[in-house]
Amino acid sequence: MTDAKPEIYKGLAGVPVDYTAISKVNPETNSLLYRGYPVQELAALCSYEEVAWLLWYGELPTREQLDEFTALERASRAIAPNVLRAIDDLPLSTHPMDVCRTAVSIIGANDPDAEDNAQEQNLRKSKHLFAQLPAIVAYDQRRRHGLGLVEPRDDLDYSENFLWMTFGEESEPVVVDAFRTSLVLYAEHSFNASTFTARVIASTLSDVYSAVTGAIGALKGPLHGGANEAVMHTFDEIGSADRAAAWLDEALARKAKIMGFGHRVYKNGDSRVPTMRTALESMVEHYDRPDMLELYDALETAMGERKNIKPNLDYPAGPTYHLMGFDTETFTPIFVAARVVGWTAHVMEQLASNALIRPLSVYNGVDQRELPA
Ligand SMILES: CC(=O)SCCNC(=O)CCNC(=O)[C@H](O)C(C)(C)COP(=O)(O)OP(=O)(O)OC[C@H]1O[C@@H](n2cnc3c(N)ncnc32)[C@H](O)[C@@H]1OP(=O)(O)O
Ligand SMILES: O=C([O-])CC(=O)C(=O)O
Repeated sequence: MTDAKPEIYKGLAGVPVDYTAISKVNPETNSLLYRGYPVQELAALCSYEEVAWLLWYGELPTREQLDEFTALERASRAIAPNVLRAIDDLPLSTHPMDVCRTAVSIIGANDPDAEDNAQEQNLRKSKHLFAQLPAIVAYDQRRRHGLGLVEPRDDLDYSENFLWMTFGEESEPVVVDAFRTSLVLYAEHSFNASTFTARVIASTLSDVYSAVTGAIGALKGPLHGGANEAVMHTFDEIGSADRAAAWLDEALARKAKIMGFGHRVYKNGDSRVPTMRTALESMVEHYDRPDMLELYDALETAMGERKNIKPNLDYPAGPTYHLMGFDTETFTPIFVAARVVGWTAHVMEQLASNALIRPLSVYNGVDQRELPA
């Protein structure tokens, strides 16, 4: 008798595990659709608030719906005192992703209806987390510089207010636009590792806050969202464009993964990179930092020549956030604030047609044996 070995798909690579109507990642056409709309067009024409509504509800908001939603978002930005106290109690050395994770946990603990998984409740929770995360991310960056909380301003939209609460001054429209573009591009990307984590948690009929908390943990890793920070560390290490090729040769020789390059789904380039690169170019021009783009191009070219591996979204996003004045450790928390939309949309989609996510494993340990006498 032959033992037929089941095929194992390490990392679930290439395995479709469910349907989704939220976004379509198409590596063949190098495109990304949110609810059918090309992400590049949404980035060019829509506010981040409109894109969030689209991802949650499946359609762009009417004027009236958008007005109501933006008014609610502006009224929900203040962080609860116990969330603020908890952040203050964390050591300054705490990784900002751990600060986000902790804050989301407490926001959940404050919600008396946290366990109610009715769609209306989950939409309410999604909007609440959406409105709260900028204050958490901004305040954590400030406290690391010994600065206090900046109160939100309800005359500013989501992106303007995020920058206001981080830097305590109004940002130029060109900066706001580059930032908003990054949020739209980061908002959703089908069954990536953090979204899948959120769906696994939701599939047990746990709650939205638990799903988001778990997703933050998954996003933190450098093979996923943590790569945008790692890109900046790479740039710091290389220093200038003329050193990029030699740095890369040395890194590849020791089999290092080059952060910000490669992707599980896209093998011929990430659909979002050209739009984000344009945003980076606008920041390079605004802050007069051509050296940043020279280094960006030098490393991309060297990686293309040596490995034919293309940049992913984290590659242009990292230096863009750096030029805006964000600390490197704040980059992945910004990704959290953007991706919370995708995560929550997926939690609701999972719950709407739920099946517990529980794959099989193939045991390859020792055979059954007896305990020593
Ligand atoms: C927003 C996001 O989350 S996008 C992803 C952000 N993550 C990163 O930028 C981290 C760096 N990139 C990587 O580690 C990988 O490209 C991943 C994890 C994103 C995708 O990996 P996978 O689909 O599992 O591909 P895998 O790691 O098997 O790579 C295939 C081959 O390309 C190589 N490769 C892929 N990416 C890289 C990279 N960034 N640097 C060096 N080599 C790479 C691998 O070493 C492997 O080579 P081998 O066949 O000789 O062993
Ligand atoms: O899709 C992925 O695997 C990773 C990614 O690009 C994202 O989450 O935006």
